[in-house]
Amino acid sequence: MHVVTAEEMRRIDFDTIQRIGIPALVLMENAGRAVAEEIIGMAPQVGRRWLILVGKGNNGADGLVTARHLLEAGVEATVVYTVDPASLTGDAAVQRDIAAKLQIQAMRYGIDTLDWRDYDGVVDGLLGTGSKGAPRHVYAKLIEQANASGLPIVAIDIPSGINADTGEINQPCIRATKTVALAFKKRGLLQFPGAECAGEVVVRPIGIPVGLADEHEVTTFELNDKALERKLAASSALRRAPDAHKGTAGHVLVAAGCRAYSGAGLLASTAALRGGSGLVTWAAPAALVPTLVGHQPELILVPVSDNGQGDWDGTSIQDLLKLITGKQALVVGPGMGRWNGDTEWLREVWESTTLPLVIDADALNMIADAPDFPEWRRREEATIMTPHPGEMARLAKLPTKEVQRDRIELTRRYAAEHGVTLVLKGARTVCATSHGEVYINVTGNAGMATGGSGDVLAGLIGSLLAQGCSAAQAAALGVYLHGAAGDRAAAKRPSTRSLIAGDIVDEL
Ligand SMILES: NC(=O)C1=CN([C@@H]2O[C@H](COP(=O)(O)OP(=O)(O)OC[C@H]3O[C@@H](n4cnc5c(N)ncnc54)[C@H](O)[C@@H]3O)[C@@H](O)[C@H]2O)[C@H](O)CC1
Ligand SMILES: [K+]
Repeated sequence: MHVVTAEEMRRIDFDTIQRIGIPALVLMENAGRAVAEEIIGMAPQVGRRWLILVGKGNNGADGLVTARHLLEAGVEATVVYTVDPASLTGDAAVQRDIAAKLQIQAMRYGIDTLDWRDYDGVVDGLLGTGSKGAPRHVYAKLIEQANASGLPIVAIDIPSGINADTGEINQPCIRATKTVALAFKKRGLLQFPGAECAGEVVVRPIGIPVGLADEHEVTTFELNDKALERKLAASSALRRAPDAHKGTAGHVLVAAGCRAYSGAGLLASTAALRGGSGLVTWAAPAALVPTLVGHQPELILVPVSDNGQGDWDGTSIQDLLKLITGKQALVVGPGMGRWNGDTEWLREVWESTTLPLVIDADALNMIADAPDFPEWRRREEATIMTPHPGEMARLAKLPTKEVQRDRIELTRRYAAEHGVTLVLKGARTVCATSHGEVYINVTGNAGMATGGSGDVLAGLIGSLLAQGCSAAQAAALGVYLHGAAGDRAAAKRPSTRSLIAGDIVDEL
């Protein structure tokens, strides 16, 4: 489940070839056979006439190996060279010579006539992890024609045109039906917009002894990024350590909601119940409480003295801090609104409690407005911040599109700098721990971009903290379960558009 950058992949390849001694041609043979096997599985539905687009590097060489294995399986394979085959070097030249000896049908793009109607499917062996910037001339034209052909495209390693590390798209970019990721998923396959060009992503081993070298691989290569898939979410790495239970089912305190946004508090608190906490106390401005009674009888509703308007403005912080006794986690922010002095108010909460803390929504904006946030006490206790891209832009003082450009590195940097666990929401939510581990979520759908969805996540994460999860476990598991619940809710509807946050709570 590790997710790697192009550079990490090159280091692993190099170590496998140079230190362990598995020749590159062996890895390449395994790569090409794996891609061929995926295509052979598709051939009955798609058809048996495949066009293999071959670039000048090892991605293209993989394509030549794929062609050979397809032909052995009785699938027609025709090679299209983007460059003069004579110019190929190294392992690509070796594969070229083998293909020539086997008289594999080959043509030169731009010189021979290529009629896409003669084929059922396309293999993208143009650009892999060696790609830099936008596909140039011949590659660009070939990518545009392949996309326009309407034929299913199987991309080798990554769709040509995406940035393997950030998921940025350099137009034109192959829109793949399926991407066969070699050995590990590349980061760009898990971050939009690259993720939407990848189609179905399958990881195929190519002979790199990952399993055997697990300890070695993590230590030597400092591989810190993992895809949050079912296997990982269910694994011991994210299951609560048995002794963490301490026999408590956990009691969460939620400080949330104001007259304008009382629903946010209800969603966050109810999600905390659904997340498995035994008890959930929702602290809300006093004037609001009478209107909230009975909505969710399982909740403990506690008024915090306010200005009589049902807002947090003028509430007594002592009232809130008194409630902390006997709780195992505190969620602050959903639907709280803003008021004069709110940043100082939050700093006092942040510094005076040692409870595991979830900071969401308006509480994040309070931090974004704090002139001296780096001077706040560096909390050793679990502290999880859950911004959406807009809130992250304010926190990091960057334009939102800059936040989205390289979500993984930005999240990792901010988390390490401030000693917090950071959850950057959005398609493929990124969780980074304060010591540099990153989890990229693969559950969830566009229907979850709906009011209150973030409140549900904050309550759920608080609930997991209260039940003994570490910050990393609570953030990663919370994000995974939140998205999985959203997927279950979406599956029950004709379209994701009608999804509302309460549906996610119901599916938890
Ligand atoms: N041992 C290994 O490393 C293995 C690698 N595998 C496959 O190899 C590719 C990576 O191959 P590499 O030769 O490094 O580069 P590419 O084939 O991805 O790049 C092609 C080539 O094209 C030129 N180029 C780069 N950017 C552009 C651009 N924007 N437009 C046009 N041309 C461009 C540049 O000269 C490159 O050299 C990896 O993805 C795997 O598919 C094996 O699978 C396993 C062993
Ligand atoms: K490719």
